[in-house]
Amino acid sequence: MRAVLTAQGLQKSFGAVRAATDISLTFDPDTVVSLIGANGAGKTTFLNMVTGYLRPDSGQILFGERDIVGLSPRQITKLGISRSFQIPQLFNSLSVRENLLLAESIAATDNPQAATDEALTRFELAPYAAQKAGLLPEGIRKLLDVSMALSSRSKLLLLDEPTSGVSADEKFAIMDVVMGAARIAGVTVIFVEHDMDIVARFAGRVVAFYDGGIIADGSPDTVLRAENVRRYVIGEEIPHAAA
Ligand SMILES: Nc1ncnc2c1ncn2[C@@H]1O[C@H](COP(=O)(O)OP(=O)(O)OP(=O)(O)O)[C@@H](O)[C@H]1O
Repeated sequence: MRAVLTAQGLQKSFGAVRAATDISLTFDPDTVVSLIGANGAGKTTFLNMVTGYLRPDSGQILFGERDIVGLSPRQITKLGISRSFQIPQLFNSLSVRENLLLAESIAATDNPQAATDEALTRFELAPYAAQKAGLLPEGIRKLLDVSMALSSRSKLLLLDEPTSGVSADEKFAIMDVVMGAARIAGVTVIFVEHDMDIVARFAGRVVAFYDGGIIADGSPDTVLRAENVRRYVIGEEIPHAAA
């Protein structure tokens, strides 16, 4: 199976801060991978390097077989990597339908009207179609943001904290819709998440970051139980073993 994305030996420093220290990761097609880690661990830096917002100091990023280091965010989106941000990037004065139409038009979809109708249905946004994006509840704004990211018919979808700012009782419903749509679209999903219940429920694989490096990588069951993850990511008080 050919990897969708391969990062090899990525390094990135900001002055004395080492935000990525030799990150090597491979992502297979049709997988859902969660990136976890405390604040400042390097998760967003990784997403920023993959999407062209940051250039690694060294290392290689292959999308399929193409090296994408040095390409602009726009070029990378065109190749098939799309992204949603922690704070949804919406046109607040436009309606939900108009936001989607714009995204479909920018993505040069053959029939933007039909694609918009399909997205409204798939993301359960039809009841909000005429509402201005700026007036929507946060959970619906997140759904609209992801639906716009998917308009570019991407192969890889990166989500930065898709449930942040969403109320606890809405989180699972939002993720159900997002993951259902991602499955139908056949995209690989990498999502950054701080809520471990969401990680355990939706990720097939979990990568734990700490201090710019990776401290665990595997099934949610294994990673979320690992002692260093419980200590450094989840923040549990674990007594050190006696020497
Ligand atoms: N543009 C920047 N300039 C300077 N330092 C930066 C920059 N971007 C990130 N950093 C630093 O790099 C380190 C990693 O940050 P990063 O945002 O990748 O962490 P994170 O795991 O995404 O954290 P969070 O969960 O808070 O979003 C932090 O120490 C951060 O302060």
